[in-house]
Amino acid sequence: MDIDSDYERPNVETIKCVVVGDNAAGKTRLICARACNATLTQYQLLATHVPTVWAIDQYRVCQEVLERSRDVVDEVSVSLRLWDTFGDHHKDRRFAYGRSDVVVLCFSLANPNSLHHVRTMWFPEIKHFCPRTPIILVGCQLDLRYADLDAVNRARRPLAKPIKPTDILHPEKGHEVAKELGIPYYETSVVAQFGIKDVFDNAIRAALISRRHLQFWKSHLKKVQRPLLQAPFLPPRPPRPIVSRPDPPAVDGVPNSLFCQPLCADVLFLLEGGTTQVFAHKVYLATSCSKFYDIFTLDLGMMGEGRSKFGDEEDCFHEPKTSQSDNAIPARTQCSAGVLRGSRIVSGWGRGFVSVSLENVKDPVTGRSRVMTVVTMDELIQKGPFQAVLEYLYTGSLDESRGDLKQVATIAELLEVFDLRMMVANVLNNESFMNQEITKAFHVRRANRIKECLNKGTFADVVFRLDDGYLPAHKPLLISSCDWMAAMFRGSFMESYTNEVKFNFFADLLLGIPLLCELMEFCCWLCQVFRVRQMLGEKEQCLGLSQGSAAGKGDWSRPGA
Ligand SMILES: Nc1nc2c(ncn2[C@@H]2O[C@H](COP(=O)(O)OP(=O)(O)OP(=O)(O)O)[C@@H](O)[C@H]2O)c(=O)[nH]1
Repeated sequence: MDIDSDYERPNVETIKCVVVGDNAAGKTRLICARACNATLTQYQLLATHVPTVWAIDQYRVCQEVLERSRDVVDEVSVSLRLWDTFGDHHKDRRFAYGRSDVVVLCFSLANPNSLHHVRTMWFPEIKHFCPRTPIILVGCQLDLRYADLDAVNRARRPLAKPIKPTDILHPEKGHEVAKELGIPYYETSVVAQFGIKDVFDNAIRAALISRRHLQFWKSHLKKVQRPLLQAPFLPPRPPRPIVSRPDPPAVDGVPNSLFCQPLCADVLFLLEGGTTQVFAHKVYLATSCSKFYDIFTLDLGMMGEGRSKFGDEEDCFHEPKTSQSDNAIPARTQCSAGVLRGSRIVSGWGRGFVSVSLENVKDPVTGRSRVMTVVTMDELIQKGPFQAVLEYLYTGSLDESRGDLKQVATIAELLEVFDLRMMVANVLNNESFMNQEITKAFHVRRANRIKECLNKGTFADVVFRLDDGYLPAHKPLLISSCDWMAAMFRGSFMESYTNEVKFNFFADLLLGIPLLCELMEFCCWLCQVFRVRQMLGEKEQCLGLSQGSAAGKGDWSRPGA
């Protein structure tokens, strides 16, 4: 078939579309993608740029090209003739512009200069040679916006100027220029095969509308629409991020490991006159020691209100810095920033405690400053035995080889942790075999109290935002019972320092609050069971407990089951 035959077919609108733009903007590749359905990979494309002009003669010599030039847009049969041009600014393109129906003005989305030239050079040139021809602005090489530019630069020809991230143009830039010039704007990628049809279909529309104005008698043009908006590009899925997940905590090491590495700690103990700091987790301490429970549930936000049930005469509030009274908190050297809320003197609670306050404290793991409960202990309490007591409150076990067991017993007595005092007595009386029972009872009691905390949200330090509401939870418990939670809260993820976590994927899985509650309770329960099993080394006995045979001491069935 001859190129001229389309010109003779009735009701076939032949459209001359001239493609202009800077060198290497992507004109030829765009034309080839439309005219020859040429598809190349990014690396083939990058490696092969030679300044070219696609020859209009192709319509004459190549049947496929001629076939592909035919199209139907808005019920109008068209034959699209694409004219490639040189990008050199100084070259004469008047021949190409002559009798054009539409001009496609290209720039590269990876070259801000090429967009600048649209305004300063190409638009004026088009207006000069064909003032009434509609123009379509096209940002080419869209895939580079989402590409790994280092890899792209390595694949480009050795002398090609590397593309910098700052070279990449955002869609707004193209839209701004198009708006200013009053022309439609599209983006294309030959690699992603995106936008090619949009550009040429809408170029055809623009040409047909302009023709309809001049040839108003052509009734078959009446359904032609104005150029349409382009659907947004769906960027390719980025490569999977390399996430290094910290080693999962071993079940037998938790919460010991939490105790040693105070991740997500929310309470700071100041010992030995404020010179020694020990970080800990309220939920562990409060669920195994009622003194701590009472201290941590004190309302420190209610300045000057309420009185403690212990030792009224000593129970008072004072503001930071202003307190010069006898009840003043001992000077602190290591604790950062000041007291946030009222500090409360709690020495009436027993010899162990001095005061409790809410303060901004530097997190020992993340180094970020955040609000923690700060408990100042009597300066006679030594770090070593105090830590042994805390370790018992976390794990229910005692290092029986310690040399300072008597001090441990004294602190246990001050804190009213009578089980621990009994454990020490057993060790000293060479009856440590009895301690297994104590540990067992400890876990039973603690499991129930943890369940209660979960239900009430007491000491919660994170909130899960789900589709059907909010669910308070405890990072230390989650970290110690679920590798996945541990990775989220102990790693470098944002969640490790925020107080709210949005669970999109749970929502996707249609998991709402009830199911997440179940999941968390189950995690915590599992953790307790494993610990007892591991400690006693008596698998069968543990299974027996889970069927309620623990002499009615505690609820070993799965919470909420
Ligand atoms: N990644 C990517 N590269 C493209 C795309 N289109 C063109 N290129 C590359 O950009 C360079 C220029 O493409 P051409 O189509 O030859 O550019 P041109 O505007 O015709 O250039 P001149 O012929 O010099 O005027 C080549 O290396 C192409 O491989 C695209 O969509 N994506």
